[in-house]
Amino acid sequence: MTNSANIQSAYKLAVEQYQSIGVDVEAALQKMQKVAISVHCWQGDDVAGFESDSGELGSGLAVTGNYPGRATTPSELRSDLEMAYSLIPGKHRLNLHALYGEFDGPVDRDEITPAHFSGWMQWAKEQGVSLDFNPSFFSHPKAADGFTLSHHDAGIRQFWIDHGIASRKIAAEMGAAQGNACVNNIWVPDGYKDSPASRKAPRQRLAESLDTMCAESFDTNKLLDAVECKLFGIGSESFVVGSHEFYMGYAISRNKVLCLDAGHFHPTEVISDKISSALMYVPELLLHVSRGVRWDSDHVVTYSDELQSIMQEIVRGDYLDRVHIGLDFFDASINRVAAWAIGTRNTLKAVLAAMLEPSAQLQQLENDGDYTTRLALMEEQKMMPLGAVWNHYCQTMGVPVGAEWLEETRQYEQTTLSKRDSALATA
Ligand SMILES: C[C@H](O)[C@H](O)[C@@H](O)C(=O)CO
Ligand SMILES: [Mn+2]
Repeated sequence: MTNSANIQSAYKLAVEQYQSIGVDVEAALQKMQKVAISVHCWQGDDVAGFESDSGELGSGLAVTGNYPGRATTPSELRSDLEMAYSLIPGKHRLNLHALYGEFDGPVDRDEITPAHFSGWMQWAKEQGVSLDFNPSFFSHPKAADGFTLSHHDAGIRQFWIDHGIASRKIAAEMGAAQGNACVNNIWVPDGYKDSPASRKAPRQRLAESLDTMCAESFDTNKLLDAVECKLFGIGSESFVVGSHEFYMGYAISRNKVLCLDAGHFHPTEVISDKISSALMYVPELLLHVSRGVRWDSDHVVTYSDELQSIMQEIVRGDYLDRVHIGLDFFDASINRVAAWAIGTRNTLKAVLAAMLEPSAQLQQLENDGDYTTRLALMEEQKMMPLGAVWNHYCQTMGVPVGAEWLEETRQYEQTTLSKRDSALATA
């Protein structure tokens, strides 16, 4: 158990140290409380969802690992989410996929309605959590050949357009109920394993389908459409219809939110450098903070240089009200509640670190051409006592300090998660 007096005395010293470089820690902690991370539901059950006839995960998505205790019902997933939120400082959001509706019996993707998500909306209201949404254009027989909205068959395209229309209606209802915009993120797996004969035709079909799907306009205080680009996927190694150029152009020309996923570019390409460029032209960004290892492997977010750079770009550019910070990783090889806690806590640490930087001073040095001092102070910044401020923030927000969250997760594993597999085994 971390000694509370030690936390406070370390915090006091840290405040003085940050003050000495002109940083107001209390002001940063006030701003932190407004940062709501959109936590993705699909880490909790390996992107399975609750459809009665749910298919195998496919369409370029893959989860590895079989850690026991996976949630298999809405109440189990909600229980795990409540546990995870109790370990994370601040009030956050939940990012739901259409797969996670509460369906009594088979309901096809083009038949889903807000009623299938009323349980989630009620739960979210009770938890003080706002919802974001995603149509699910994968893991379905009509996505089996790797195409959906850009499929050459008009009937299949129409099915997925209808799914997208239904999803926008659900997202708009969520936004209306919660009093803030529900971000409805559109990602389709469409692409070819090998070299295509035409890149043009599927891209024309995708643009046309998206326009048809998004024809109904909604108040942007209720619904924000986002479009997510990707470089390649499993089975679409040679060509993805919804590339970065495609969706950058689509978002600019249709005034949509652009979604940048940290795992969706070349291994040496980073999204931190794209944020200020994209926000010159698109209204807002959605980020899928993730970690690709070798490829878009959706590893749990760690406290990496790129994670820090992403949050520095958002804070330095004063973009917090134009960037929706979502997470996208799914690791089934570790405790799934721990995965949420690690990834979300790390993301918040990086936001806090960016808020504790003397950005104005660094930018002045840059304007003065004093790159020596700029570099020197950026390096010294790395040794500032961020941990003491983070521990204080966790303590004041009523969540476990340091690694104490892990002990609570282990207890939850003992009392709850471990019972699931034995129950399943005897079922
Ligand atoms: C489940 C998500 O929609 C999915 O991960 C998507 O966001 C993506 O990144 C696909 O590679
Ligand atoms: Mn993503």
